Amino acid sequence: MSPSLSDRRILITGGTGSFGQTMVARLLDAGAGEVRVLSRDEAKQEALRIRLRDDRVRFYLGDVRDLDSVSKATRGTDYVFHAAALKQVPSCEFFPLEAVRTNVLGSANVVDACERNGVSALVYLSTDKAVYPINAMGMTKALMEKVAQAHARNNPGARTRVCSVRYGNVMCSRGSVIPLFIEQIRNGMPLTVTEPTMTRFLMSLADSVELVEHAFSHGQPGDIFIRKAPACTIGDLATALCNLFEVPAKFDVLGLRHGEKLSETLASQEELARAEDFGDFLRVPVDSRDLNYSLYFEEGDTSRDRRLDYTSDNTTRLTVPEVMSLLLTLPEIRQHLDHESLSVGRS
Ligand SMILES: O=c1ccn([C@@H]2O[C@H](COP(=O)(O)OP(=O)(O)O[C@H]3O[C@H](CO)[C@@H](O)[C@H](O)[C@H]3O)[C@@H](O)[C@H]2O)c(=O)[nH]1
Repeated sequence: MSPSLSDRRILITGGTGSFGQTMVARLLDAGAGEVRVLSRDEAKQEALRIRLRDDRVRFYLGDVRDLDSVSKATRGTDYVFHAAALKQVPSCEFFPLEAVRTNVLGSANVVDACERNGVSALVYLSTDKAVYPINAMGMTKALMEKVAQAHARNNPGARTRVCSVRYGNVMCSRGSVIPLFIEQIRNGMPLTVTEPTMTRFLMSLADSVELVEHAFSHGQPGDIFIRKAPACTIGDLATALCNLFEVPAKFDVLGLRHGEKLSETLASQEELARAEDFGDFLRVPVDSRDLNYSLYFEEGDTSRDRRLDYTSDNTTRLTVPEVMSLLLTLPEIRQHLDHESLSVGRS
């Protein structure tokens, strides 16, 4: 990962989450001088402290909603990765203002604290749900991306270079559907499938970290980096897991949850028209025209592009055997399967 990390101080907000923990380990391996974790839950911090046992890791209790706590954690750092967020679609539907406080105002606090403290690079973690958002989680993440872009556009001499990354569902992340389905399989229950034809992008935790590293190394102020990914239907995902665990595929079809879409969009056609293609990644630069309306009138955007949005319906669609192969590449799935075969061996 460049720029160089040796002897650098890096802060990860939400550092005890699935992404955060992976990133902490990567940064330590890459020779970071100090890795700070800012999060709200002292028990999760203690568990991570015990697991890592590395005195380069420092823990800050606090909340991104509180500028003072972000400011203290940010002081003296070189780089910040902002992963703290309210991420569950259904709960944000019931408490949208909580999502505004954490995902929008909290993210604004993070960029303010970085700018005040002279942090040189900041990466915001966003989601496909921020494109054409229909739920509070996606809407607040879309606004978070706008906060990053506005910071870049309004502050040409900014001390902090801020960019965002956007990706789809991370397989096996905490609280997501794959661990839930595995739990149901273990308990001999039918899988609670919301809608079998619904599609989602599939990404590994390692892919998400790689995208963040790419943004960190190559991002210009206000850029959004998007990870391309294959997708599958939730029915095929559930079938693939049942096949791997060698149980019959039995589903309880529940119907869509609050705020859910049948498919997700990673990049809109307007963004694709401006995007630069890096193979596995897309870079969408900020629209840097200024707020001078007379100029807009004379210099509006006349480019036309009729390409389609990039969605979980029109990306590469994985079949059940392909989903099984992909799942088998994940350490979490292999651990579960090893554990399963050990228990069968014992019984
Ligand atoms: O009991 C369940 C729960 C979920 N699903 C479906 O499984 C898919 C994935 O659900 P889940 O793992 O809960 O993820 P999402 O609601 O898609 O949201 C996740 O993926 C986003 C990226 O799209 C992240 O931004 C969010 O933080 C993360 O929670 C969806 O189609 C759900 O309808 C089921 O079929 N049965």
